[in-house]
Order: sequence, then structure tokens, then C-alpha cells
Amino acid sequence: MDGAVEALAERARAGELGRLGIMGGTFDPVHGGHLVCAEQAREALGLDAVLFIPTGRPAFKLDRPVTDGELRLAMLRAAVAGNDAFAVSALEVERPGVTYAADTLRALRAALPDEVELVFITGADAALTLPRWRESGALADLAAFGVAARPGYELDAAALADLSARGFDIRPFAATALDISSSDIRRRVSEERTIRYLVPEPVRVMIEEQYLYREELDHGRLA
Ligand SMILES: Nc1ncnc2c1ncn2[C@@H]1O[C@H](COP(=O)(O)OP(=O)(O)OP(=O)(O)O)[C@@H](O)[C@H]1O
Ligand SMILES: O=C(O)c1ccc[n+]([C@@H]2O[C@H](COP(=O)([O-])O)[C@@H](O)[C@H]2O)c1
Repeated sequence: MDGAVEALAERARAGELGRLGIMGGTFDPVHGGHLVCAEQAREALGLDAVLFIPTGRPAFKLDRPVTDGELRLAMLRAAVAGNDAFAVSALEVERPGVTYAADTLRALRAALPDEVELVFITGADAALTLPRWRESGALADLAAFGVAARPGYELDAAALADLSARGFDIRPFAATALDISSSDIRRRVSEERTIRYLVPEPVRVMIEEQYLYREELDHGRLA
């Protein structure tokens, strides 16, 4: 099992971890919207820690290239350094094949003491697609879902009722609306425009030094 998950299991055994947030995403690259969403989920949902898990091959993005997992991991690690409540897991990057959240949640359930409650954090855009995720029925039993509003996407009463009727334990929370997306950051870099302050400074420096996102298909990206 991954070192970050082992460390969390240790904290749980010491009675220091009751509720764990899981922030899944492609993180190509991680940006301020992800970090604010995770931090405000931690506060609003009473999470003792948040584990960021970058995907291997994201199920809904098979039609586009994704930057090498090690580079996305390195950017995430740099982004969360210094926040004791945040950790990063290589679980999905190291798992071969397409990434499915149900596999990840089962692995976490097996690695952590039964008492630890799992809350998968998503923006409203991702939450609205939950019925189409693989093993959607099983997923509803594996974790609760903390859902943040995201500019352009809303989890309205009808959507909430539909997800609840499907057995999902949905926990909406208010997050500061930040209209930042990884696609916009990639586009800005390719157009030689500024991304300063949209991503943490060490991430901006890594993007610059590794020549990421300069073109649609650069050397760091998988076809
Ligand atoms: N600005 C934001 N505010 C709140 N949640 C966000 C924001 N950006 C992303 N998220 C959430 O973070 C998770 C991971 O998102 P992802 O890594 O796909 O980023 P993205 O910016 O949507 O990427 P892309 O633009 O490449 O599709 C998803 O649950 C998504 O809803
Ligand atoms: O398991 C699935 O079928 C599934 C389908 C779409 C998205 N997800 C998960 O949702 C999270 C956000 O995905 P994305 O594509 O917006 O980066 C990430 O952890 C994905 O693994 C999972």
C-alpha cells in the first residue's frame, strides 16, 4: 500500500483520523480552485485530513492526452507541501489501466480501519455525472460525497433528489467560487500568457522548467 495511505492508517489507529476527505482528479495541472475546494471541504465537512489522488487514465478523458502521472504527482506534492492536513497518494497513477473511483475506494476501505468515514470530494460538474461512473451502485455504499458548487455548474434540488434516490449520501458545501480550470491554464501556457497566482508558485515554476503545456502534444504528455 501507498506510503501516504499507510501514514493515514497509522493516524487512524492512534485515534487522530475519524473522517477522511478524498480529492480525486486529473490535476493536469493542480490549481487554486482544487486547493480552495479541498480546504473549504475540510472545514465545512469536518474532515481530519484530505488525501489528493491524481488519476492514472481518467475514465471520462480517454479521448485526450494526459500529462505523465509522475509529473502530475510532483506538481501536487509541491502544491500541498506545508499543509499538515493534506496528503497525496500515488495509488491511481500506479494502478494500470483506466482509473475507476470504485477500485480506489475499495482499496482505501481495505487499508484503513473500519471506523474511518470516507468522503469523496467533487465539484458539482463531476457530481452530476455520478450515475454514469463505473459500479455506480457499489460506489454509493463505499463513501459519502462532498459536493462544492463550481462556476457554471449547480447541484440543484432536482439533481440532489435524483442522486439521493440512487442511494448517494450527498453533502453539499459552499466553496468560494473560483472560475479556474486546468484546461484554461493549459491554454494560457500554450498562448504564452500568465498563470501566476492561478496555480501555487512552485507549480508554476515546475510547468515552466519542464516545458509543460507549451503545445497541445508536448513531450510530457501521453498520446
Ligand atoms: N475551480 C474549481 N472549483 C471547484 N471545484 C473544482 C474546480 N476545478 C476543479 N474542481 C473539481 O476538482 C475535481 C478534479 O478536477 P479536474 O482535475 O478534472 O480539474 P479541471 O479544472 O476540471 O480540469 P479540466 O479543465 O482539464 O477538465 C473535480 O471534482 C472538479 O469538479
Ligand atoms: O469511476 C468512474 O467511473 C469515474 C468517472 C469519472 C470521474 N471519476 C473520478 O472523478 C474525479 C474527477 O474526475 P475528472 O475527470 O473531473 O478529473 C476523479 O477522481 C475521477 O477518477 C470516476
